[in-house]
Amino acid sequence: MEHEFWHERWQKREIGFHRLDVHPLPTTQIESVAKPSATIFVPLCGKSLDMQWLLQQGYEVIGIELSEAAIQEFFAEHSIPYQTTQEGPFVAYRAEGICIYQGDFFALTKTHLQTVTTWYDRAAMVALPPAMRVKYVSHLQHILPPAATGLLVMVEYPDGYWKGPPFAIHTTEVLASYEANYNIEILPLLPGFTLGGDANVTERGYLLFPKET
Ligand SMILES: C[S@@+](CC[C@H](N)C(=O)[O-])C[C@H]1O[C@@H](n2cnc3c(N)ncnc32)[C@H](O)[C@@H]1O
Repeated sequence: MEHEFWHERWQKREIGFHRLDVHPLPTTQIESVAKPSATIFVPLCGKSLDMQWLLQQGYEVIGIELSEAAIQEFFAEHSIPYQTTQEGPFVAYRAEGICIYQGDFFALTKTHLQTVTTWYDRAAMVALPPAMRVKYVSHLQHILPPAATGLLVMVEYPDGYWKGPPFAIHTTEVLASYEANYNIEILPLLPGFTLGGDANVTERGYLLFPKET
């Protein structure tokens, strides 16, 4: 999706993807992939409550998000004082334990993520149409430190059921995207919050461990 699409979602408050609670997968699975006080990268982070929860657990968080509104709402809603600095193509919003870069994910470099040990993708890969997510997966693997582990949440629904986003991403695509570099543990299906808790829409988590470190 183009940048304007997402800016419009935030401007029109069409942000049904934003959960009002913490996702159950990080609460049950983060310790499977992240050591205490690890630095967790949250791509396409929105204003996810999961970031606040990760901070509360003692993790460091690095996020990337196009929408300035989303980032400002995140800090305001959690009453977190922050400072901003212009850093190349990004505005970096920094507070204790967290840095959210406002700008385009595809402009991030290895330097931005050099302290990252784990990434958490919820509603990031599934937000992108097929051609763009091939680029997303490729850029992500290029900029992440090779030893980083991953926790992914994917959305599943029957072919043709919904036009997306969110796009359905089944296990075959997760394997095709990541299995060259990662051993992948496939978690059981969860009832989907996505699309208003529609029973035809489910979610599945994946744990990714690098094959070579
Ligand atoms: C479906 S939302 C998910 C947000 C968050 N992960 C969550 O769970 O609530 C996708 C987010 O990605 C952001 N986004 C889309 N394309 C982006 C890009 N190229 N770079 C940075 N952020 C992007 C959008 O503004 C939007 O907030």
